[in-house]
Amino acid sequence: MVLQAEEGLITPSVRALVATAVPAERDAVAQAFPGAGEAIRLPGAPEGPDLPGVSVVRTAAGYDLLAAGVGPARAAASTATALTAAAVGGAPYGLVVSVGIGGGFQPGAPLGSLVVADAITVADLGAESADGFLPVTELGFGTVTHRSPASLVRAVSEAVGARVGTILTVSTVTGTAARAAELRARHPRALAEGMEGFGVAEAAAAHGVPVLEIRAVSNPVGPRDRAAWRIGDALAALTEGFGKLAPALESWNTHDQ
Ligand SMILES: O=C(O)c1cccc(C(=O)CC[C@H]2O[C@@H](n3cnc4c(=O)[nH]cnc43)[C@H](O)[C@@H]2O)c1
Repeated sequence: MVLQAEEGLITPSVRALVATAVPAERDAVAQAFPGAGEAIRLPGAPEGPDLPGVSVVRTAAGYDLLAAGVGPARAAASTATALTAAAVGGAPYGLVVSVGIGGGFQPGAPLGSLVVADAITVADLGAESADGFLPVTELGFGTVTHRSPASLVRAVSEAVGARVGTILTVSTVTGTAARAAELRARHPRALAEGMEGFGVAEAAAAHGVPVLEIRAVSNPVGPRDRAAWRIGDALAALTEGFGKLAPALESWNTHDQ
């Protein structure tokens, strides 16, 4: 089965794939749109209820919502599968949006606030050395940062009232003040961290599709403190933000990039 554009839907000017990590985040985004979404299974997906990346939920507004899984590798695999299915089906996506809750660097990104990335940077892909961390680019490989179209970042951040900065992707959630300080020193523009953005961006780049990352801050980046999590507030911020974001996406002109 391939992903095809459906008749009878309101088609946004940009056909967007919205990739969250978990179903709770996907459902928070879906609540911004009227009506129930239609679940469409991706080709080759293994059997099983609610496995990450097996299906997209197509909203009545025409956005495809994918619970892609936790972590950069699973998120990249799921996003690439959805992008390929859509391209083979003759209705390729024009934009990928990585969305989820995340840690916020304080005081720049308070709990419950939204952050839009102008740079999506992987923080821990590289090598250790006696002189400190070496990003993979200094080893002669790949990339560590994907950038989003400036016009899109501007339009979306203004529409939803989000702060703009670097969002880091990590494979290990920061849990100490020392690690938070190290990340802040290496990435002074970082406002938030999550675990999927860079993976989603790598998949989008492989398909030549622009990418955007949005995080709602559920916890501070720093010493581990489960009592400080505000997941409900962050999910509510995603719903509210997406309600305002859809018109900005629809008016975004790819020629402004
Ligand atoms: O057990 C912990 O200490 C802990 C702290 C924060 C988050 C977690 C998770 O397992 C959630 C991972 C999930 O949520 C995103 N997320 C949320 N907060 C953060 C964070 O501070 N740093 C990185 N990722 C975060 C992440 O994108 C995952 O999808 C556990």
